[in-house]
Amino acid sequence: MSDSPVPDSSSKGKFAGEGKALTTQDLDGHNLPPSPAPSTPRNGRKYALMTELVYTESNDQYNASSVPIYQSATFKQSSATGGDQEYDYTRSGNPTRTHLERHLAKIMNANRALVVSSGMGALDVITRLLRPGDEVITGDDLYGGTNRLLKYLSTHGGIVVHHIDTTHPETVQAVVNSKTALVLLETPTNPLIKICDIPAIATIVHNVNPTAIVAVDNTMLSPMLQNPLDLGADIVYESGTKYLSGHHDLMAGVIAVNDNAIGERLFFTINASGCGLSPFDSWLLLRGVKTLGVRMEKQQANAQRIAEFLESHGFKVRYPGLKSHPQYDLHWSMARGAGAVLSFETGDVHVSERIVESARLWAISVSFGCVNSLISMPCRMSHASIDEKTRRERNMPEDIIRLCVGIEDPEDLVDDLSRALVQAGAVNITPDGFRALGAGQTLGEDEDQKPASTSSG
Ligand SMILES: Cc1ncc(COP(=O)(O)O)c(C=O)c1O
Ligand SMILES: N[C@@H](CCSC[C@H](N)C(=O)O)C(=O)O
Repeated sequence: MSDSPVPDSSSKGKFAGEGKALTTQDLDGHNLPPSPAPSTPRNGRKYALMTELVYTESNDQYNASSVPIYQSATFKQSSATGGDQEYDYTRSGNPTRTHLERHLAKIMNANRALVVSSGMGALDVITRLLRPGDEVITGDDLYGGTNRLLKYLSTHGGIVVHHIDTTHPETVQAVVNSKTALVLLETPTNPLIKICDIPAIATIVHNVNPTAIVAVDNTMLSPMLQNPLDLGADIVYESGTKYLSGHHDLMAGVIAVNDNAIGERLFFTINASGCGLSPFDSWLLLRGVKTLGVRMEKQQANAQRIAEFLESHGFKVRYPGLKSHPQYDLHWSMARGAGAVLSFETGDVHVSERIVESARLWAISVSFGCVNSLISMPCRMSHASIDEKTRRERNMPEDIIRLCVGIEDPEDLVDDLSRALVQAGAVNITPDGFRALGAGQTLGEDEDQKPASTSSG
């Protein structure tokens, strides 16, 4: 079994179980998406990832099966100098949080993981590595909150931010220089589901500037499906609010690194600023992570079903589980699954609004990665903080609908979506069923194939 991220044909038909073959169909009999490249257990792992998710070693005095919540702000010390005890104050460290961090480091193939109060908190901690005059290179399709924080840093923090089309490594090559301190990638991007070549970009960046940090936001896939540190990234971070926790009952952010010096600098900021995850939320996240594998398996199979359903009815669907995705091969060279977020267009913003508002089972909500399915219009919701002019410059379709697929029965999801499409007037009814209005356009035919222009700010 190779350690290479590139899947070989023998890995097809397996889920992200590091070499453990699973069936090619889910429990509902639907075909699972193409499969993961197994990798050798490492970084302290004894077992396959599915097993490691649930397997935690605890040194609890009562051998509690569930790691206890140490709901204490401070800890009694044995002497005035504190002695050699591990904990003095929860902002600096807490046993429940430490347990979660060690568990996540194992799962993320990292030497160290740190947990903070939200995904944006994680990015904030990472950007505190920057100094005025530093340059950041990032994508032109990014989560709205990420764009907002970077805009703030460029306006008030003396940081130069280049938004470029990071789906083309040569555009990174053209911009990277000795002032580049951070290259920030999402792959797949939220919400246009574009793919960035992490190994190619990391090589380009480190060749030009070995001190530049390549950070990957892995929120859209989770460590179950992609390990950016194994692909050349220096930092991986995620919103734990999404797949890792899986139930929309907490906010959290995770940062993982292999370089201990970077880890220490990140920990300094977390302790100094006080954004470490609370003991209770650490416990909740630990609980959520245990079911990440089974949730992801089901969510992914459902997402594939929905993506195929929409595409077969003529909609332009963005999902890396579909062969029509223009970067399908690149995605599968890095990832072990397609995730459960997809987007599609209708060609008419009012039709899209009507679809979203006609759905019943699909809740109108931001966020994703949860057990229940969500529907949203990114330009009006998750990405509304990006102004309309910038959205236009970055080719973000106003009518785009994002679907975040949960673990429900897939036929209920299809039925509800079909009803919403018909009710919204998004389809032509034909003797054979229905077809999207304005059908016929495929992803490969549009602007996604061309590098977009560079913009700063
Ligand atoms: C891709 C991505 N990264 C980061 C975040 C920020 O995470 P949080 O909401 O936990 O702050 C989000 C969503 O909020 C996201 O979609
Ligand atoms: N009002 C919030 C919107 C959060 S969007 C959450 C998530 N990342 C998503 O993509 O749905 C804000 O302005 O940050």
